[in-house]
Amino acid sequence: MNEFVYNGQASRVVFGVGSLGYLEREIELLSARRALVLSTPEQKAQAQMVADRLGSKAAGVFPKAAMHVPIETAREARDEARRLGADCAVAIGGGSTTGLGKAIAMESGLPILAIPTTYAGSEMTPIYGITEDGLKKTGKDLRVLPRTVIYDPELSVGLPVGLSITSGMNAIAHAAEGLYAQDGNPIMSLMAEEGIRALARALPAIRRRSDDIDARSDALYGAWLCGTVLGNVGMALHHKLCHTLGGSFGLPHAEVHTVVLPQAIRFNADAVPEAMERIERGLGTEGGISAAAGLFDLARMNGAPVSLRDIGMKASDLDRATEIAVSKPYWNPREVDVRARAAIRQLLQDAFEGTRPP
Ligand SMILES: NC(=O)C1=CN([C@@H]2O[C@H](COP(=O)(O)OP(=O)(O)OC[C@H]3O[C@@H](n4cnc5c(N)ncnc54)[C@H](O)[C@@H]3O)[C@@H](O)[C@H]2O)C=CC1
Ligand SMILES: O=C(O)/C=C\C(=O)CC(=O)O
Repeated sequence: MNEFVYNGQASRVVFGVGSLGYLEREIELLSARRALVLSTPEQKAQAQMVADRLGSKAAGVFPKAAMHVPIETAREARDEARRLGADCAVAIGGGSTTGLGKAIAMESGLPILAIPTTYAGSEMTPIYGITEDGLKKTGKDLRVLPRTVIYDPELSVGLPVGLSITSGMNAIAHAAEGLYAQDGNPIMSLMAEEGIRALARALPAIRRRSDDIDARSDALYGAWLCGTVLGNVGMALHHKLCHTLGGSFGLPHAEVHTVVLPQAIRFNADAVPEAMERIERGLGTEGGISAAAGLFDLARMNGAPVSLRDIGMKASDLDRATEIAVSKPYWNPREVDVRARAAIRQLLQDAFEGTRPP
């Protein structure tokens, strides 16, 4: 076994159907007295339900979280937390709401309790993102890692099937890239393979019956594992492409991950055969279908988009996307620099057309 460094990150996870019932206890364990409850406008009712449950321990509800954390929203939420005398924030929702919690924690040091209702995995990472003047800035800071995470599968039952599948693919992407990260380690590889296995089992079951609580539990368990991998090791080409396509061309986050993942995995496959074996074992396609094709099939067979064209990309933007992706690349096992321009352009063309990898 190669040498490695493993940094455990301190967060407390409470998992299980009905675990929202432990919310008050968990707030007390944070030594907090008044929580500001955060959500998107679409999940305001869920946030209000959480606030009602907390009674006098709720400072208020701030239902204005938005994708990619606009700086104006972050400032307004910070002011509101201060005005209401909140000493912790409860973020109920997906990566956008957790991201807003992180923006508050960055400045104020307020502890965040996250209640994830998608599979994006942000609750397990110290990665933050804030958008100012149309530019998204991301970074890592341990202050933003939620102190407590409550995973209650009942709260994710309302996540529409389409978003459940693409969000699950977003989680799988964290695990897949964690398997070949420069700073990867055997513990994260175990989690990554198991995370892919749980989601590959859960997504078809959710497609069949969106209120299948066992499948919703499996999916959240997978999201937890995959998010932990993202939080502990570096991202590579796939995430760079998604951040380019999402940040500079406005494509929707989970969908873009779903479309790009099979193509990015195909690009890297020859450089990292062990990672491919683990992905195939997780998907249950070992010995038959390649990791890249298995990921493509998982998305397509569950009704998710597989082409950039179908999620709003313009063919005329592919050249510019290639330039951005190769100009400041993340570390990747197969080198990505200006000499790889033609191969990256072809990758994006395949993603644009939705070509099934061999
Ligand atoms: N910092 C990190 O480690 C990570 C950050 N992200 C960030 O998170 C954002 C994307 O997060 P997502 O979770 O994909 O989407 P999201 O948080 O934007 O949610 C998408 C929509 O689904 C709704 N929704 C969520 N859960 C629901 C439920 N159970 N029932 C009904 N509706 C529900 C939301 O209210 C929203 O309208 C991006 O900005 C991305 O950059 C994503 C992954 C990791
Ligand atoms: O692309 C992802 O799913 C992972 C990380 C981010 O989205 C980073 C962020 O913008 O918060």
